[in-house]
Amino acid sequence: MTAEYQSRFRANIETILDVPLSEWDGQMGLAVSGGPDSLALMLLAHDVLPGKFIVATVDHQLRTEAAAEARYVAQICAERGLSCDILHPDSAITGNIQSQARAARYAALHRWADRRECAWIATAHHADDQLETILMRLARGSGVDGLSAVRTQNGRIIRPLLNFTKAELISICDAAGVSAIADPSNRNEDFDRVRIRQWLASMDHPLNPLAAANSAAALAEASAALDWTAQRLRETHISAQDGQIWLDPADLPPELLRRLLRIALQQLSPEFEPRGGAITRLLHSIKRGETASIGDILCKGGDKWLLRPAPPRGMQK
Ligand SMILES: Nc1ncnc2c1ncn2[C@@H]1O[C@H](COP(=O)(O)OP(=O)(O)OP(=O)(O)O)[C@@H](O)[C@H]1O
Repeated sequence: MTAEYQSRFRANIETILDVPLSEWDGQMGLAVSGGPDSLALMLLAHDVLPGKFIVATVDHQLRTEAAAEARYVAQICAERGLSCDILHPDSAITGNIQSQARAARYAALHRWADRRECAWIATAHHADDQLETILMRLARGSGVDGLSAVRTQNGRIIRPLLNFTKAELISICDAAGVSAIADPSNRNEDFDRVRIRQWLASMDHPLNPLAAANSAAALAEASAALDWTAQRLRETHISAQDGQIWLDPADLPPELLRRLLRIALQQLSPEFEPRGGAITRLLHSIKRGETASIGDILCKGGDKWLLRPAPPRGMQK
């Protein structure tokens, strides 16, 4: 392990926690799958955060080898005197396996962090993940938020390896003599990410993942700045009366209007998480002065836009 890796990791953690590590007396939970990325995360933490972290690995119970893989992670930890808990989803995973497994994994990790009093859960997303994510999102027409890719922090989840490349993380495992588990889904070409990864690997002049990670970080800052501005515009452009909301669209740049519309929708329906495409369609309709519905909300265009709960079906005029 090089001193540069250790100091980069330390700086990342201190930036995220916003406190020098010497003054931090919390406990961090590490999510370790047994792949090279998260084993490197564990090795970095072993050097930089001694006594300040614990490890969990999730056995999704989807493959027969998964139980042995979880035990392997626990064994690598035990060899270094580290505690590792093996977690399971609280119910069987069905349907869209990848997204259900992800949801079950994060739920299990959050329950574990509560139980074991971890303020933070660190995952091993890295710069190559950022490059792949940006390319996938470009191909889907994402805007500023989507192109920000994976965020350094999302609630309790933190990602302190976004400025490390996959090659660097593999070199950390190699230097420690730790072999990683190969995830078979990484070869499944049904997944966009796998096809993009293969295409990137086939390039004669590879793209620089660290440059992509910098772009993602810049876009994440731009996205936060737009949210900040939209929250301030809320006071002057959104008003509520009798369970209805009025939004004044006058002179607002389209990106701020889009964010204010989302804020207004969530003011009426706090759990509502409309997708970007649905908001775009709604904006087109209301800008033309039409009435359109989204979720359980009816929106009417005009000089000021009116948003209110949609009447029950059968009663709509
Ligand atoms: N089975 C697991 N047990 C513990 N941690 C895991 C497990 N699988 C993934 N992780 C954590 O999540 C990180 C990202 O893993 P991966 O890229 O496979 O996730 P994903 O399915 O793309 O979902 P997401 O990016 O939303 O987390 C890993 O580096 C690791 O920290």
